[in-house]
Amino acid sequence: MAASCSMNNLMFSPSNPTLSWNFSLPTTSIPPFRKANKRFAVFATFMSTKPTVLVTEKLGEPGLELLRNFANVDCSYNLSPEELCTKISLCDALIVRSGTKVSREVFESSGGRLKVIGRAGVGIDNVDLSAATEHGCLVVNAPTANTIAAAEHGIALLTAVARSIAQADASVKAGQWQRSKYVGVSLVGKTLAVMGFGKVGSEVARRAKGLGMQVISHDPYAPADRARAIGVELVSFDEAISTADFISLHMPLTPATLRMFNDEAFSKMKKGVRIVNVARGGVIDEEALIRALDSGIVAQAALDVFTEEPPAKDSKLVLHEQVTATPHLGASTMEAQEGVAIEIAEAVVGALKGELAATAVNAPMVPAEVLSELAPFVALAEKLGRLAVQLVAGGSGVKTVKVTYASARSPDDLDTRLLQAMIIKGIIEPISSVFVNLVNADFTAKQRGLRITEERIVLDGSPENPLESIQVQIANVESKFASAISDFGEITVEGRVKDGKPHLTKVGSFGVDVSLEGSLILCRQIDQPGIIGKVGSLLGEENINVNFMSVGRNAPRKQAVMTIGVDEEPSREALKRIGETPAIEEFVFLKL
Ligand SMILES: NC(=O)c1ccc[n+]([C@@H]2O[C@H](COP(=O)([O-])OP(=O)(O)OC[C@H]3O[C@@H](n4cnc5c(N)ncnc54)[C@H](O)[C@@H]3O)[C@@H](O)[C@H]2O)c1
Ligand SMILES: O=C(O)[C@H](O)COP(=O)(O)O
Repeated sequence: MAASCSMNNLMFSPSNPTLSWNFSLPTTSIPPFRKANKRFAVFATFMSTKPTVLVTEKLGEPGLELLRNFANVDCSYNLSPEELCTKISLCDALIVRSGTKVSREVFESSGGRLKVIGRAGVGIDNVDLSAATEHGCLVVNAPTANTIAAAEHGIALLTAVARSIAQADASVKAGQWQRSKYVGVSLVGKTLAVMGFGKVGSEVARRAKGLGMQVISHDPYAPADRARAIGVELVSFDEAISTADFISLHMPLTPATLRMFNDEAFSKMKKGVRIVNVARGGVIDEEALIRALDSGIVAQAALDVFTEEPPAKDSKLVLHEQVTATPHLGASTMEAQEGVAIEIAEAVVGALKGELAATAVNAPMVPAEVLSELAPFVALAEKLGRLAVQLVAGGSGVKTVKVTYASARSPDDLDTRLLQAMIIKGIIEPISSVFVNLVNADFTAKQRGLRITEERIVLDGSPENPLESIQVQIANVESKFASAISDFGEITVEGRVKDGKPHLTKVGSFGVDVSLEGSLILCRQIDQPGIIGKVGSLLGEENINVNFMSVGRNAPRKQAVMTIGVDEEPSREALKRIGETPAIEEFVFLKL
């Protein structure tokens, strides 16, 4: 329950409702003097002494200057993990880039003093977020200042692979003059598939259009009008990879994108395609890429990022003749590093002063009383958001979300900001590299063109419970599970809290009842005897534990929706067998 952990760590100060950060440390790690005063306001510590900020990787001078005006700054680069753990107990904040592993040991070694981690860039895969949260440490990043630099590096690599720049350079330096070996290909008129149409992807697309390329993009969650505005067509994954002469990767690394460029994907590509990756190494199955390069499917690849950084010295991929490699340089321009340094220094100083950080990645804030009452609904809200977005069919941009709260409380007596933030988190996180919390939810939703409207249904009865139900609807999209579309045309999921646990109680217009734990399989079937048993035994044969099962139907022997909670992720084969079960008309597997 990462969400509830993080919420416990940073809260509103009831005595200071102007949204200052109050660091409340988890009981397990609170030194004795703090246990007496659990609501420990961070700025109080610094009334008389300057905080210390440790910077472990090169940070632009303007950022360092900002930091020095407020804190003692210790720039110690290339620390070993042991040295970092030793130093950290003397520091209130730590600023890193992607090269410093901020592991659980770092937080444990800090003795509770470390309050803020600043990531001078976007990706925080090098920071152990759960450990940060458990230790009451706020993590902030700088998500926008290096977008252009990454896009420009993508374009640099695109032109490099078109003209074999790296290979030709190496050959000249080796004393050769091989003009006929390095005849390149032109970019003008060629098709570029931009995979992931977010901040970096859209800037790459804009620039490639300027080079005369035809640009298509695959991004299941990007609004088509934003793409259309710069002359880019959004297409399916298969269409993008099978029609492109060049493919440039710009999606985040998520469970869904992990190794999505694998043998199967490479086999669908045009022979001689050229691939650029300035996103994250993990989106490519690197062994499969070597096979595709060896077979000539991929003529060349330019890689700025790798599954392991730095890659092994004898890495077959890096040493491959048709691979151009750069050492994670996407964000490394003078301008981007200056921007990132200022952005992160401001965020860290602000957080140390107790101000709200718009780029906080692990810290929702709510009064403790409200939090404890809303906790199970918070989990429900996030899970409903996650379910709803996973029901969206690829190609439909998610733009309009309606949330309906049914409660016996008057609207003034129910603060839904946290719930709405958790719904936004549930919707955005599975499809993006952005981390959403109460602080940055509105900002993130607006940035992505996501419009959230809220409605209240005021029920009769006792207002003892804050809420009866939450309904999340996504409008103007198609669903990969048609039964999730309600009679009014929106993807609809509704849930309640039962015995303190979140339950899904409605999908489309079908009433269901399933505890939201593990993962879910939704099936639409013709209601008839034996189907539940068939699917149940099929899952049993695959050694998949069913934790809950419910069937919702509008009338006997007509269509019904079966909801199955499973502890393990079914294999492709198991899912295929479910789909082939007679009377099952459609099904979908959803991760919670
Ligand atoms: N090499 C570098 O130095 C460098 C610099 C900056 C960013 N990055 C990386 O670049 C990537 C993009 O960064 P950004 O700032 O543009 O992020 P972003 O969140 O703005 O954009 C990511 C986009 O990917 C889309 N997406 C999600 N799942 C997808 C899928 N399965 N298929 C296709 N698209 C999908 C999202 O809808 C979103 O539009 C991230 O991985 C980031 O870490 C690398
Ligand atoms: O996530 C990022 O911002 C980029 O990958 C850049 O990483 P860097 O700050 O280590 O250059």
